[in-house]
Amino acid sequence: MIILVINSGSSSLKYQVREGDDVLAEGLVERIGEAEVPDHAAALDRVDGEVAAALDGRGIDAVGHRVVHGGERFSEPVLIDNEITRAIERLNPLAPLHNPAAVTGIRAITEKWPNMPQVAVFDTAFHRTLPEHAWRYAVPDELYRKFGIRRYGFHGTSHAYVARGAAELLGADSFTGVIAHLGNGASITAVRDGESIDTSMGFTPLEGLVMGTRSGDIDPSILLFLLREGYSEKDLDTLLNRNSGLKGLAGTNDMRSVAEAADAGEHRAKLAIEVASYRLAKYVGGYHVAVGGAQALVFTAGIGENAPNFRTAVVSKLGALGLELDEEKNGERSKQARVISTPASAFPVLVVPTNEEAAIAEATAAVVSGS
Ligand SMILES: Nc1ncnc2c1ncn2[C@@H]1O[C@H](COP(=O)(O)OP(=O)(O)O)[C@@H](O)[C@H]1O
Ligand SMILES: CC(=O)OP(=O)(O)O
Ligand SMILES: [Mg+2]
Repeated sequence: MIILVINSGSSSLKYQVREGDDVLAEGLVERIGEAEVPDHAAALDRVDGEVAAALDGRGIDAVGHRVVHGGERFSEPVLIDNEITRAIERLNPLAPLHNPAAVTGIRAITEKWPNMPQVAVFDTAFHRTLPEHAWRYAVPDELYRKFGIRRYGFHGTSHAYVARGAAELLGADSFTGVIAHLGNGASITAVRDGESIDTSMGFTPLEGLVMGTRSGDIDPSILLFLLREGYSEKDLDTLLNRNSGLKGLAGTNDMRSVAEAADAGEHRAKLAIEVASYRLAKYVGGYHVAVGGAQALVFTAGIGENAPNFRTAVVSKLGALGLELDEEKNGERSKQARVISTPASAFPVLVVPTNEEAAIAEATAAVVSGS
């Protein structure tokens, strides 16, 4: 079965055409919204051309979409129809950087290929196992009943895929431990016996760790204070979702540039790494407790897989847990799942590359073939 996987971001569209484990084509359309690529429909026209060239006459059998927010309704991948698309659209306000783009992608495919089976794979689905004490905020119950205000959690497709990879690497039946997905967005998940039991992103993908452009945890009173100072709702959204995190502290959201600037001795870049790694280390300690003792700490995604200095900054703050990196293994460039701690480490530290596209393609094929 040939599957087109679409990962629609706020200003980019990543795609892969897969047949099982084979990647037949892949690409990235960036800067959607600017003159050359005015919208997601234009981006898909580009993808269509590239895909047709790669497939050489063969057709796509199904399309799998990454959908970031599935609310409380979606606990597994679903075949998309108009009603499902509208349900996803109703969740747009809860993932303003992500869901609207997915909806546009779904509609653009429907227009282009009306009979194409399309499947939505939700970031939130893996976290549907969170116990109520983990997903509740300490606010009046009415807010949950009226608005669905609760912790949902994101990056679930990645956390689930990496949990399986970690169990495999450890030779365990299922994984119990802590997974740090550190990309542009970043989140950490406590996994017990293969199930998510806590996670750092909440009602929206803004809570938790320091991210590329997002603040993660802050005192909510800061918002009230800024509102009183004359900031609009839109100003606050832009401030916290687009201009904070590494970008707010160091001036750029790209960890490669932050790391270079830190190496060159720039204070604000060093500070950004300290703030981000300190926050992450505290979460690791908390989630080690949540899972009742981790089997392993796992790093994944762009930063987790490729930034050894950031991993060192995190693990060096976890001496109290008895963690110790093998700096030679940590520094190796590899695309393989591997152990990067010393034998003396209280539990292993792993790097397990994520692959959201492979997981989405697999889920899409399963839904379409009805298995
Ligand atoms: N070699 C590297 N060293 C340090 N950081 C890296 C490296 N490669 C990628 N990154 C960082 O990974 C992040 C992007 O991660 P990625 O998982 O691709 O994000 P997303 O899928 O959310 O766009 C960026 O901050 C980027 O700088
Ligand atoms: C949910 C989320 O933050 O996704 P991304 O990391 O792709 O922005
Ligand atoms: Mg990502």
